[in-house]
Amino acid sequence: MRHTESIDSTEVLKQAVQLMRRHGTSMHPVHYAIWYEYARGENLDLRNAIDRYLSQHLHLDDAVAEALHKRHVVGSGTDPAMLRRMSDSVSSVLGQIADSAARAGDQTAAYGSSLSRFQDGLNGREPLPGLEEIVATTRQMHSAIQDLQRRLADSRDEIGQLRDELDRVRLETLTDMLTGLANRRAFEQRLAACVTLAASAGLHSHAPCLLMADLDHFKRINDTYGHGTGDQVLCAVAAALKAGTPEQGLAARIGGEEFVLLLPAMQLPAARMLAEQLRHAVAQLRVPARTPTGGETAIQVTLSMGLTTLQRGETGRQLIERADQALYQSKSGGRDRVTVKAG
Ligand SMILES: Nc1nc2c(ncn2[C@@H]2O[C@H](COP(=O)(O)OP(=O)(O)OP(=O)(O)O)[C@@H](O)[C@H]2O)c(=O)[nH]1
Repeated sequence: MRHTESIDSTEVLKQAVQLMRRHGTSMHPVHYAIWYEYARGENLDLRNAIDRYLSQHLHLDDAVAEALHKRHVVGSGTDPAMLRRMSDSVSSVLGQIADSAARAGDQTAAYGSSLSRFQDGLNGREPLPGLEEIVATTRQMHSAIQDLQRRLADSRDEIGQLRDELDRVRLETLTDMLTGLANRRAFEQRLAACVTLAASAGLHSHAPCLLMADLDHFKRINDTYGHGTGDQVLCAVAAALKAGTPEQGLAARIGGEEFVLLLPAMQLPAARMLAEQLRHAVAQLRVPARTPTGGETAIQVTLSMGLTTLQRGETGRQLIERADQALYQSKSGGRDRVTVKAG
């Protein structure tokens, strides 16, 4: 399965590179991403947008490519795993070229050596007609292949950078840039995977719990200490949530001051205990800040939380809605508390 996928994506990548050459685009990773999507043919909005540009004979420069990428790749729900497959394909195609060049170099070198030995073995006798020319051509071939190998080796760094860049783009699509937690997209992907697993593997052992958490009166912090300090508070809370999330769980920031914890295969009583621990850990935080009059202070925050667990036959959306209702109850009940809604 993985093998077939990699062959398919290699083919798509080759088509993408041909398209990039034909339209004279730069070899920037973002161009790879949009032309790869174009060649794959499944992202119709992107295809139509690019076709519109081409039909008007407009050049797809880096700025246009960035805009198309943002709108139709990052913002379209495109599977970020696609970027991983593309990056693997780049390496695989270049690896194949390097292997072929190395084999051709070895064979030519071996052929050249046999010819030289044969030439040496003539010991001053009359050389065979054309032999010297064949030896010279073989040497030229060998040196051309060595040159190619050198250039491939030189570009290895660039390939590494390209891979890093693609990985960075892929990570960016799944990461909340302020706190470093997973973002909403990453959360939705994991949730979908958890719901599918629970449906296929028998609910009770695999049902995930969902904990939704929202900072209390966060606007006041922004209003009193400024947005920068508000950001520091968000980062401190994110770090506390991450530190308390079990290895198989996922902590994500899905909105301004809204976080979720997805807890696969966890029973509700254990999840409730964890929620209370996290609520306590956040309440213990002290974020240093300057008061409006220039003094020093330490900001304290609290979290309201809603906790629930997946019921048989439910969708991820239904799970989120129930967690949200539980969170709302925590807010309206006075904040700084966990409300559990079993089903
Ligand atoms: N510093 C900072 N503030 C943000 C960010 N995203 C959203 N906010 C702020 O979060 C605040 C949310 O305010 P509200 O929705 O009124 O909620 P609240 O003040 O926490 O009140 P309750 O939720 O009812 O307890 C607003 O002031 C937003 O500007 C961010 O990335 N950084």
